[in-house]
Amino acid sequence: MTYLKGYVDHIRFRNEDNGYTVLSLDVDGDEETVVGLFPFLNEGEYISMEGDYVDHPVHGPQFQMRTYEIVAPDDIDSMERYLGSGAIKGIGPALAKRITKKFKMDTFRVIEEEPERLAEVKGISEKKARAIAVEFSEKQEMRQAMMFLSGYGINNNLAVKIYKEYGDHLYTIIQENPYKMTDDIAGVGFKIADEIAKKVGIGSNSDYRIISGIFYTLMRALNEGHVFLPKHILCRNAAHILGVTPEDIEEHLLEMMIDRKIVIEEDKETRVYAASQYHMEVNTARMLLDLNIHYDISVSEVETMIAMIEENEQITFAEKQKEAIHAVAEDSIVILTGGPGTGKTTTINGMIQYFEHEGLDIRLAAPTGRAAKRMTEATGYQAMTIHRLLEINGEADKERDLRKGATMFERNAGNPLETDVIIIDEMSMVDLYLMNALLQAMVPGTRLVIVGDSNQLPSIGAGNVLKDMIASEQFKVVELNQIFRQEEGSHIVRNAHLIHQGRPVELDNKSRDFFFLQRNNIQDVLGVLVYLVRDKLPGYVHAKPYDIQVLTPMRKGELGVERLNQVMQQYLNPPSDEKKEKEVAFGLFREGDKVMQIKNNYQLEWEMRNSKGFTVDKGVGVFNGDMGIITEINDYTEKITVLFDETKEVQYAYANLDELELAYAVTIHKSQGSEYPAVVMPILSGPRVLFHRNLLYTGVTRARNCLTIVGDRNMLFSMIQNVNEQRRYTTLAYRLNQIANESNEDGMDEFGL
Ligand SMILES: Nc1ncnc2c1ncn2[C@@H]1O[C@H](COP(=O)(O)OP(=O)(O)OP(=O)(O)O)[C@@H](O)[C@H]1O
Repeated sequence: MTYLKGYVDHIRFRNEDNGYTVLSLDVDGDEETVVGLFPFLNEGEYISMEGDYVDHPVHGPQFQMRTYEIVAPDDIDSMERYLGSGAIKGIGPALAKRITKKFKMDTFRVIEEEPERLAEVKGISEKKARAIAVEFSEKQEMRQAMMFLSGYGINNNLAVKIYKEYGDHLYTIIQENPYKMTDDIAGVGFKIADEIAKKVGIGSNSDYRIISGIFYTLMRALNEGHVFLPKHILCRNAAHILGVTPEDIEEHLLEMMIDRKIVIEEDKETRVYAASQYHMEVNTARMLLDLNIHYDISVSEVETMIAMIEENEQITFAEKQKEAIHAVAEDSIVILTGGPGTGKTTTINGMIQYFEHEGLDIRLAAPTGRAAKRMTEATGYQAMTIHRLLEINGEADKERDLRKGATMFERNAGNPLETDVIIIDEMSMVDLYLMNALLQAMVPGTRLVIVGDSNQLPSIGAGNVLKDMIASEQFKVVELNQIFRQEEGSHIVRNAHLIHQGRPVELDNKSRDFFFLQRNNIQDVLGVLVYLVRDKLPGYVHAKPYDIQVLTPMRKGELGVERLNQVMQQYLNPPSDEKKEKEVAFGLFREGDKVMQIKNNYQLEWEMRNSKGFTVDKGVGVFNGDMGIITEINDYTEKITVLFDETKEVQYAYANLDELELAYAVTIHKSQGSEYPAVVMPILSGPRVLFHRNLLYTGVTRARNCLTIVGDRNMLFSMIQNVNEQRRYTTLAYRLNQIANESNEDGMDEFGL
């Protein structure tokens, strides 16, 4: 054990999560490298340590700290050094010299006790003197607060946020109601607050705990897609999470309603909403109804236009396709829906020509980058993601946003989109949150064309916007039902429609694009999957193995995403001396791996470079379901670089790797809105709640050129018969009708009826 004392000259590296730091220490003019956990240390501080000298194989000799203490500088030089180090805003080396020259050994006492005297020094006004004193004492307070918070296992990053939010009050908040942090601080959820509460000794029946737990239960439901929960389910789930009785939960609901944290609505069932969700739904419904305007236009003129478009395109539109073009001429909100190959894109092209002819300005968007790219290719018109259309600014944090209603888009009610028409494709993937944001950026008079397949699974995020809008019967809906692609010989399309109708698919393998391979056990299924993806299909569909997607209903189990990814990684991207690896909780990432972002990150930065490596575009936002390839793992910078869509480069700090997952296999749910040249689906066995018709339909329709199902025929047929999809708790359709009826009644009132 050795003792060492000196000034922190330079902090070379710090892991902000655990405080691990590498620093240069000035020991009487000699530089020493010191490593250890120093979460709260600043440059310019004077420390005294116990530790050992070790010889690091790469970095050479260094001092490994065991314990340390920040000691108040006790000589004039040290004080000058600390003040001039940049630790105190507004004081540089020259000023530090003047201050210490004036007050000598008394310097720190003067700053703390008689700060006004600082103004005696040349260059310090009275105002600046006060600012220096505040900064000086804040530094001390902050360090003290961090020490206190670390006692509850709170890391440095979070501690800074807590300190900045609460200042001195943090001690009372932590000790009396740590759950308050879940409202105020992004990154503190119920789980973290509950851990702290347990350490503080707050009982499991505390009111704060129960209220926070109820809110947490609603937020969990939100993550599963529900906008509200029926009261009895909320009470049951929250009671389970909190380890109390459903009666304990029910008792607190009224109070939460009075505090406007939740909204309770009595209807056939009693519904409980987080207040933010309730208002979002109401606003969405209102804005939709306000936008929905009917125009009286000449039908024959539109007919003439359609004939002209048909002539231009050398196409004869089906009746429904014509109806859709009439619809967009007459109504400012139109929903165009239909299964695969029913001519939706062709109809969009017809609509675009109509709008262009009318001299209207058109914007195209889709919920994912992939869908936007496909839309661009199919229409020849530049399409973008809805996030980009709304000019995401990357400043706000989503969680906090949802609660506080701030906006994270440059385009909003105060700065709406300036266009005449917005066409959104793949609408089934748009959740309530995004729809609400889009509508806020639209002014009445703007037309909205919504295109999608309402039989796809609902959005990953909460809500069921497309289906609810259709169910409300408040908008013009055109459903395309003639299948064109089938006539071109696609069995994928034909079978998708059979699945949708609940009829058995043809499994005779006489098709060129739809195959079924009966395999009866997991090992055989796995063997075939690897063979298909690695060896057989790339040649068949003229694609790389990475373009062939394994889709599975489940996350867990031998044929779930997690296990399949490990197996596929082993075969498609095996270990190699040239490829760096990074261990993570589930296993490891390797350079060359196919990965997926698994949550929306509105702040993550991306860059696009040209072939010479120059940045040509950059922005923020990487979203749930985006797929890419790991191009670099760098242990020195502790970052992984991922290339998304072959163009966008994103860097992930090691601390954020939980946002990434291997993506050789993904759940069918996550594959929504994407299309792949070839899809392979293991369907062998699994829980009935997952193996339902819509899931199969969504999986099958993801395949563009080739689909292979491997597994059990009986399971496949029972999946087609199983329509018991889990209910999504949303009330947008109800809300639309409710608001529409209210305004009709208001209208009648005006006429005295
Ligand atoms: N009226 C029509 N007459 C002849 N062929 C048509 C017609 N409408 C569409 N098609 C053809 O049918 C095929 C599928 O059409 P389209 O791509 O527009 O459908 P979609 O609904 O967008 O399909 P998906 O969602 O699967 O991409 C295309 O090859 C298209 O050229």
